[in-house]
Amino acid sequence: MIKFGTDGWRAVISKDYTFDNVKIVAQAIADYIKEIDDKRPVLVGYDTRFMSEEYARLCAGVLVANGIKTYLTKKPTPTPVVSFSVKNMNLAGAIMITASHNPPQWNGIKFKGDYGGSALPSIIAEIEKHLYKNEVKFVEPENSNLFSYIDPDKEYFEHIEKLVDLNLIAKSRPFAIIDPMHGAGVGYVKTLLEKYGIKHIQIRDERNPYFGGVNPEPIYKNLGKLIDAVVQNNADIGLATDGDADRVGAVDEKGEFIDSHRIYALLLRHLVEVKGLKGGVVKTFSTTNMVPILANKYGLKIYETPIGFKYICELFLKEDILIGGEESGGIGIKNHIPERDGILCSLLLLEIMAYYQKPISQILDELFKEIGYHYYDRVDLHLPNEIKEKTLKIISQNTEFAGRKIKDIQTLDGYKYIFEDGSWILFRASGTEPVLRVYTEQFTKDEVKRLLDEAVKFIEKMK
Ligand SMILES: O=P(O)(O)OC[C@H]1O[C@H](O)[C@H](O)[C@@H](O)[C@@H]1O
Repeated sequence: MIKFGTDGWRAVISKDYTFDNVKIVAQAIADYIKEIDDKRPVLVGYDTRFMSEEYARLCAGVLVANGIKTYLTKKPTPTPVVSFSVKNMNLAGAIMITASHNPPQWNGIKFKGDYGGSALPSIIAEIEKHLYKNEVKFVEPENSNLFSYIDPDKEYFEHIEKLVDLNLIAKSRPFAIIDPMHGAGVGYVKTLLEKYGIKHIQIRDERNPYFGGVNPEPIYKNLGKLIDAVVQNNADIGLATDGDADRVGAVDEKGEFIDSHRIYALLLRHLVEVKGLKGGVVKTFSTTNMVPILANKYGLKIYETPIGFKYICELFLKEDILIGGEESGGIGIKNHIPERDGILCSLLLLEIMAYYQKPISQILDELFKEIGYHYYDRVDLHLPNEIKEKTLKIISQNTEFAGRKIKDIQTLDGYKYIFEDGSWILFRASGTEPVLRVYTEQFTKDEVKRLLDEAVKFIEKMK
């Protein structure tokens, strides 16, 4: 049974992610587009996963068989480039073949709306309604005059050059290690650094459907190679993007991981204090308290949403939003698309270093001195569904946890305990992977570790 999750449909290759099911989803998307009577073309893009180009071709074949003019990217292309192209080329939408950061055996389909961002919950509901309704139509795309290949990179790069001061970065002469984690981001940050003569080394840039044995998610446990490369080469920063390059992760000049919360806080401060921009600030339920602290300081309106960039995207479309981001490393910025962009965020981190002319660890330390030290980590626990449900039920009734009094339990998405000092721990079932996530933000590293250890012990007892 095909079911859309936090972001589109994801499934294990061969098990449920089969040619037939990919075509069924593509047919539902084609039916949705025909129903809203959108005569504009659709773009299909894909990442570097196993056979992604073939699944993309199948989707293109279904779209043209349904009379929809279709473009297919010539090579693996990041999600933000696909989303940007939808808006830039005034298309009806895009299909992106990707399972983003999931393990190698997964693939997926994301749908992007004509505004250039994640399909809103209402669009997903419409597409889901069309699943299995009509018989799948298919023609070999190359045989249809509605079909053509495109390379949308040039226009994307031109746009990014307007958003980032690459000349300022070049003048500050940084040395960056770029890590696309074998994903669709290969060559993107690199192209711009090369153009401006900025010193860099790109690692993990060959196609490897196994992603070298780690998931292409730019979090600490998967960035060992980047950390080593930064330290061995005495680089100033390491910049990683996930499997489809909409997320960002970073490593400082000492080889310390900089998580998404810290990146978000740095970007928010930079956009307001240095670039002089204003607008609403959006964070998901699992994102750092540093964001509201900064937003309050600048007098900016703060919005909190459930997990999923689609909720942030919705706000970008309705309100004047400066920045929206999430724990998973997806951050979107004003004057671009209502979409996360790991390439843009990587370049903005270089711009921040160039502006302050200081090591990134020092810039971060100064920020912490201003708004308080914040530490964060997450564990993902593989649990059978019954245990997951049982755990969440018991979690919802606790009044104390790990010897600390719970001041409030918030339930926007999962169960979040707010402790008396404002720090928190969140228990939530993932919508993209069969795991229970436990996230916490505390004022010391030790307390983060202690709480996560306690959470694991607590959940172990449910088994
Ligand atoms: O925690 P999950 O439900 O697995 O979601 C984690 C992430 O999955 C996808 O990448 C979504 O696009 C993100 O918006 C979300 O943050």
